[in-house]
Amino acid sequence: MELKLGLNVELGFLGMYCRSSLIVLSNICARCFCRKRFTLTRLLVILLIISVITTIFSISYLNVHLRSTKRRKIPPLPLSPCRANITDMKNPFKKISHHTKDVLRFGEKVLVLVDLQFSKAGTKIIRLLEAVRIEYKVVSTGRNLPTLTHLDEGKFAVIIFENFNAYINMDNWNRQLLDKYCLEYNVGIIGFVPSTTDMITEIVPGFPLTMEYNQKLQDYKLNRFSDVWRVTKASQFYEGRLPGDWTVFRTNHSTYEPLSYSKKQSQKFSVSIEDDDNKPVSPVIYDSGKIDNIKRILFGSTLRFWLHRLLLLDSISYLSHGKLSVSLDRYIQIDIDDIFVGKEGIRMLVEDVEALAQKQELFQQIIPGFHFNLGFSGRYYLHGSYDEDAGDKKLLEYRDKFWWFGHMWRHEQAHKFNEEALTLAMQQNKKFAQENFIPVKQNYAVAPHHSGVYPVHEELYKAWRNVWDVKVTSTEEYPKLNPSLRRRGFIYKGIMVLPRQTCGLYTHTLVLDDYPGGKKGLDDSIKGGELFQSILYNPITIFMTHLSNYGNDRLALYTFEGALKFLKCWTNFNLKSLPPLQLALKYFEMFPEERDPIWQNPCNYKRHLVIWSANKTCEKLPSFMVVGPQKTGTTALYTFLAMHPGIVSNYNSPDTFEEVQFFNGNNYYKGLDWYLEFFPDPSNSTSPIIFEKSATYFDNEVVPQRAFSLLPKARIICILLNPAKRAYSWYQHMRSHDDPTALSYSFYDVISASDIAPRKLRDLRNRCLNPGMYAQHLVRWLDYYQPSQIFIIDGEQLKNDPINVMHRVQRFLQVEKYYDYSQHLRYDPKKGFFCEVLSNNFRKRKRKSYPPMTDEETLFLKQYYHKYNVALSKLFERLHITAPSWLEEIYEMKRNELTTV
Ligand SMILES: Nc1ncnc2c1ncn2[C@@H]1O[C@H](COP(=O)(O)OS(=O)(=O)O)[C@@H](OP(=O)(O)O)[C@H]1O
Repeated sequence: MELKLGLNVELGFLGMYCRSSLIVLSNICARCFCRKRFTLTRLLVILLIISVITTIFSISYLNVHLRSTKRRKIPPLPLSPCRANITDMKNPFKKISHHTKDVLRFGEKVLVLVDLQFSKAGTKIIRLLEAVRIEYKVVSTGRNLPTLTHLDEGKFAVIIFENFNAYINMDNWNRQLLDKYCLEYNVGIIGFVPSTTDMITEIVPGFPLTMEYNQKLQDYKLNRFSDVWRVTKASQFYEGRLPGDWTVFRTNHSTYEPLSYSKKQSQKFSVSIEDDDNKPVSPVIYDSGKIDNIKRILFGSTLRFWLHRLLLLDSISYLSHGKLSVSLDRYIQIDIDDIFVGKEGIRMLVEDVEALAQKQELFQQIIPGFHFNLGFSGRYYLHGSYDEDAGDKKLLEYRDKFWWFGHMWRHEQAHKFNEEALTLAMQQNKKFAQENFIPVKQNYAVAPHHSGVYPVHEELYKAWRNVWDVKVTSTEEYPKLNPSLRRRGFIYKGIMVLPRQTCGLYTHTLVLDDYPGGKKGLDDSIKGGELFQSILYNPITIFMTHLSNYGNDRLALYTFEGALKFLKCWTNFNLKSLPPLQLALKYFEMFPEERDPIWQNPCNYKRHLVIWSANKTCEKLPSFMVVGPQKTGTTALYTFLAMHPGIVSNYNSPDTFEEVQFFNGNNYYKGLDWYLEFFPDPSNSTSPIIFEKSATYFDNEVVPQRAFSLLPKARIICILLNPAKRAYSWYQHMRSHDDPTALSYSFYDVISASDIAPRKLRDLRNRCLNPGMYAQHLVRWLDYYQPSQIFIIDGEQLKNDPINVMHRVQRFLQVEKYYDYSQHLRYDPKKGFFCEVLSNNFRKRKRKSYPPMTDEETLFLKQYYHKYNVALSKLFERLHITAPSWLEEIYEMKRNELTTV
């Protein structure tokens, strides 16, 4: 909704310029006439000045005038993109499902094999998979294949080769492994054959297939008899040159079926599959597996040709037996933001409003139930020229034809105001709506200038709920503006935030010539380009437009009419519409995994920083965290760190004491502002090193990802104590906190509880034992953080030699001023711990006394944790980390094994 007021700025500037020129001119004239000798030369100078000023004025005026009258009398006529005879379908009633019983045998991932990790062609494939939310694993072809199975299930539903030659040239071992996997699980292969070779033709080794490289093609038609098509409507015909160089396939073997036909640019005939004499070439071919029982689809070019994106989606669906099929439903919402916000000269006239209503009727034939969704700020109603005000009135006359939603009273950025000011502004806008009988019933709102939704401005959410009972909004900013295809939704405090897309039109795109690349640029976006892909990849798309796109050249009407017709021509999508609230419910029903927000650091992204409240600061965010696990001495470490004059800890929580526990559990839904409250303002503190400690973070599945999103540069400290000791200490902790289950069962009962034991007992067992599976939790942290960001403390050493530990911690944290802990920590024989000398703030906890573990319990846990400890020792070896002393026994065993061998 960024308002580009170029025209008005120009007019203002011109006015100022003329005024000051006239003042200068009148001064000169006054001086000349006052003088006694009024010479011819002076007269000439004056005339010259006048003519220069007049010329500048005329040029500028004409420029401005031309700009405002560039509008066409008849706005551009809609595209007519369909070339096919719709009756030309093989079977219009064909069921478009690829489902077979084989779907049950493999998972939902795609394995993508690339030549180089960030190759252009591979990146395009990966972006497409991400856009349609298909999980994938990328592996370089030079390496060994990843594990393909897990227990009895195949891991991958489809295998994609960025370069099919890598498959052909694979070493025997890997090739046999892959083919065996494909055979066993009935999984297909997709291969792209780039024209990057000097060769002209090549017979594919082991296949009755010839490839012709470096072909220039034109015109493209699909084999409408193929079963591969699902989203693609195969009756279409693409006319024109195809981009780039192509590989085409020749074969006489019946295992192959061409999926598309084209012709070389040198060939004269029109593309027709019936035409045997003038055989067209095949740029995409399907191998039905008659030779080796493996199905393959080969593409003779990259995804540069837009239609291949559609074909790739269908190929993935077909070869995965329908496991990875995108939905055929496409919901579309078109918002017109700021319906009254626009300077004189660019607003809507009566005929524009009529055209809007007429097109809405046309769109309703394509998308049943469709309504334009109009956003208003009442302050700007009737703020145009006489004719434009008539347009505003017409909008209100047609009020019941459209859906309406509120912005604010003025076109202001929400993050600059507090709840009270926002509430007042919304109430004023609501009053305007009531006085003008605007039917606002959609529980939907949009924040002007993209501000306040993400990064979250609490006050906006509160005011929305209070004034309008808003339940749905949309934004382009989550998680980031770009890449647009990765925009996602989330729910915050009961408000569902949906991703929003731009259609390429902004407030300043008034006429066709303003569009980057002019008419061709816009048509390309509609016909397979960015706009088309937005709808292709997103089952639910909310588009942002502005009033200026409906006045002037009515570019939005041109754009959407073209896009909808193009979709109808080329796809089998069912275009649908729902009111915003139902649409949002549908969205989170489709993508429940998006419900939880992911908070990022607004300071790491310029766009977010400028729409974050000025009184908030990310300087407060911690630069390191002690993440646990529980019962390993985290409180002691927290206390020792807080003693350091250069380190500042989080404030205490009334519920969880020295722990914030933000990234796990429900506190995360309280938002970033809530978290920031736990840290001192850096301006009031002498040290910039802030940290927090929450022992519950270490083994929680969602924490590493959440922590990394907000604190990607943070350092992470973990304390690892012998997991058996830790489990026992935790059990005793639960007993001392009167946990009824812990009080009812012995430690042995808990740790040896079977899977058919009572639910409460099983839960307690899991909570007791799971944190001690250190390797698997650490690996999750390492998925996000670099090994150099993670510091492991040996829990035994922390207990016995904290001075040395604190020395190493300081080095790891690179604290500026070294603090000599030997002067401040003393061993307290009564407590059995090192404590702060003259400590006031170390919680006066006595060492809890409880009996030692029984031999039975010790043996059980030794065996239980053995494989996890082996995994941990391997992980440490791989990361070159010195293992904690209690892991020595594993190394000892290994050494013994080696000596025995
Ligand atoms: N100074 C010092 N140095 C090293 N270790 C110490 C120290 N003080 C306490 N402890 C041990 O810490 C155990 C409590 O661990 P946590 O503080 O991580 O517990 S909690 O998760 O925060 O509840 C606690 O375990 P239990 O004695 O089994 O309760 C202590 O053994």
